[in-house]
Amino acid sequence: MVIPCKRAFAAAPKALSLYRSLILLQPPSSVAFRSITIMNNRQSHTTAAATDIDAIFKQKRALRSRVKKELKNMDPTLRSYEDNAIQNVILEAPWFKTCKRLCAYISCSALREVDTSNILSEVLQNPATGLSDASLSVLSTFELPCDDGHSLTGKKLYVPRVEDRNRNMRMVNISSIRDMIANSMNILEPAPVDADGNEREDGNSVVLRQLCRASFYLLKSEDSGSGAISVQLWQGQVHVMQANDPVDLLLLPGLAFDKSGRRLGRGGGYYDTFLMNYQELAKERKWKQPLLVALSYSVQIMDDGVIPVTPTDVPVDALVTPSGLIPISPAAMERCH
Ligand SMILES: Nc1nc2c(c(=O)[nH]1)N(C=O)[C@@H](CNc1ccc(C(=O)N[C@@H](CCC(=O)O)C(=O)O)cc1)CN2
Ligand SMILES: Nc1ncnc2c1ncn2[C@@H]1O[C@H](COP(=O)(O)OP(=O)(O)OP(=O)(O)O)[C@@H](O)[C@H]1O
Repeated sequence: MVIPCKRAFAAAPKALSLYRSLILLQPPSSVAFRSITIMNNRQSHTTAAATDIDAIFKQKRALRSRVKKELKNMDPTLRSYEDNAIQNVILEAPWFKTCKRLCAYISCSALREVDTSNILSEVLQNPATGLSDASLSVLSTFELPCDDGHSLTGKKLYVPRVEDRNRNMRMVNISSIRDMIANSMNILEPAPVDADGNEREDGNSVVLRQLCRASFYLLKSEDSGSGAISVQLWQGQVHVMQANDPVDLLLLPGLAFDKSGRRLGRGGGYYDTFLMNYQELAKERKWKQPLLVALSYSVQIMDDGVIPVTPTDVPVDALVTPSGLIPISPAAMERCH
């Protein structure tokens, strides 16, 4: 087991709030003439911070290229061995067996991502009943788990769908692989209508409005019937996901990871934005936060300090590698022993 690096977890929220305040705290238009010196100081700090951030993004791009090359050169036999080993670790894990709702990516071989097909097949072959948590808790009095630890009620599976090029990604519930079509990036994702021809989207939403600081709006909408939950940032409406109940587990892709929970994605910001929105929603609804588990080939695990981080990067709770699980956060230590 790896000793957790508390620094990545302790530092991230602080850095995030500093970054947010840089974006959100704009001087009011009625600012007095006297305060111009202070404003200039603030502007020079902002410029310095922007330069630092640019340098970090450059480092991220360099690391992405390096890892992509290594993945391209990976021996196919080793890749296949690692794909199976990683998926078997997950399929055998108690935190996977007991989870009721999970988000997982549909692996793309052209992107040389860790394969998730065995996991997806397993979940889709053993679907959830569609009953709510409340009904399940009544039924659970009569329900016995199978010998292998699987719940008889199965799992609900959510997979990502990119909504636009502006970091908006939604997790959509699927019950069949027939529900998928290839998107413009050649990644399979849920079609706008399901296999039975039914629209996935829900219509009328009640809007709960929350004003966060000057000129920044976070709007949440929900439809209690369908469970559609959405978050609107600025002008664009973003559906986070359709769920009345919390997700317990997220299986994450990425290009590079380290044992303190750092994760380097493909540079779209889709996962970090989704995770931030979902975590905020879970906090508001007093839901338990889901376990964030990244799947990593051996060559994708970096030494500490190699992965550059920016304030919006969300750390993962655990890594699954071909040699097993590496729990990182206190939540992972608690759930994954
Ligand atoms: N399987 C899978 N599904 C996913 C993601 C993912 O990483 N993997 N995403 C995670 O966000 C979202 C889609 N985002 C993506 C972002 C970039 C690329 C991509 O092909 N990037 C190229 C570089 C493109 C460029 O630099 O212009 C690459 O990585 O080689 C693919 C998906 C949602 N679905
Ligand atoms: N929560 C967020 N709010 C605003 N901007 C964000 C957020 N998360 C990421 N971004 C922006 O998205 C862009 C890509 O970020 P970054 O390079 O960290 O993505 P990544 O981690 O590689 O991708 P992903 O999260 O999709 O795996 C950056 O411009 C970053 O500032």
